[in-house]
Amino acid sequence: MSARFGARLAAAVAARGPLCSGIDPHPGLIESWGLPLDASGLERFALGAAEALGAVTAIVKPQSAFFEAFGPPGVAVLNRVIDAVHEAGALVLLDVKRGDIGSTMAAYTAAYVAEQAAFTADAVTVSPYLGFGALDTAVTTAREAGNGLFVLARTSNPEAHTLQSARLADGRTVAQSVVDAAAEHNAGAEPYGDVGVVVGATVPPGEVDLSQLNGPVLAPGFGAQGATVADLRAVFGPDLPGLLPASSRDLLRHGPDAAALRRAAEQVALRLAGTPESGQ
Ligand SMILES: O=c1ccn([C@@H]2O[C@H](COP(=O)(O)O)[C@@H](O)[C@H]2O)c(=O)[nH]1
Repeated sequence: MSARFGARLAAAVAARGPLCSGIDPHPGLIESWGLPLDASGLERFALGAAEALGAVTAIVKPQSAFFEAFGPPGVAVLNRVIDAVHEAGALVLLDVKRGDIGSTMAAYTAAYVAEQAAFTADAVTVSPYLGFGALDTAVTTAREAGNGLFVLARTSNPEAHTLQSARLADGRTVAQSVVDAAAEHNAGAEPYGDVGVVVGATVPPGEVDLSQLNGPVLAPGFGAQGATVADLRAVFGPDLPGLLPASSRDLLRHGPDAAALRRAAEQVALRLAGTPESGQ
């Protein structure tokens, strides 16, 4: 078994800062990099992003949907991207948002987070909306293999509010119940556990209490979806351990030049660190 995901993530963030850089090969971005809209263009785009962003950020998040859109050749590219990010020195969070009944989750577990998983990411996103308990096999197996999970709690999209902010009989929101279930799996882990949650940087401040999570928090919505560094502070406080602000399009638009991509990520990292000259 490798070292626990939570420990590996904490070490990577200590070395490179908390930014999670996304690889979302939108067709418009591939074309804006002057590349053809086929599997070869996808590969040059995604490997270019993997090598540049993987060299400067702690964790890189490829969005599986944009690779799947190219069919089996696209999925083959995704596998090469995962390897390229690792070679560049970063962890990989594969954004696949899997979630199903327990017996089917066992197959997703074998595919994504087990010891000999077909995909060699360090962590994946999963959906708890078939019941958090349906994820139990994935949680246990990921931990045993040194991998992690990020469970959707309160997502960044405006449509999420009705479902995820609905109140349960005990008064908690649905999203809060997801965070609390994740927290149970992280109890006692140091520096934090292996079960992260996804909470958008766009959500209203105060809606989700993360103080007992003891796990990483992926915060998409930062950048292209409108959330700023000030929003991150308002939603998550100034020093939430394990916070990973995530940005994809807002970084990728700086390509294809590798130095420009790296510089864009480094400038975001400075803004996140609150460096005065960064003009946040
Ligand atoms: O709540 C969520 C969960 C996941 N995402 C994903 O993150 C990126 C965001 O991309 P940007 O270009 O930075 O907007 C994308 O892959 C989403 O599928 C999210 O946005 N919100």
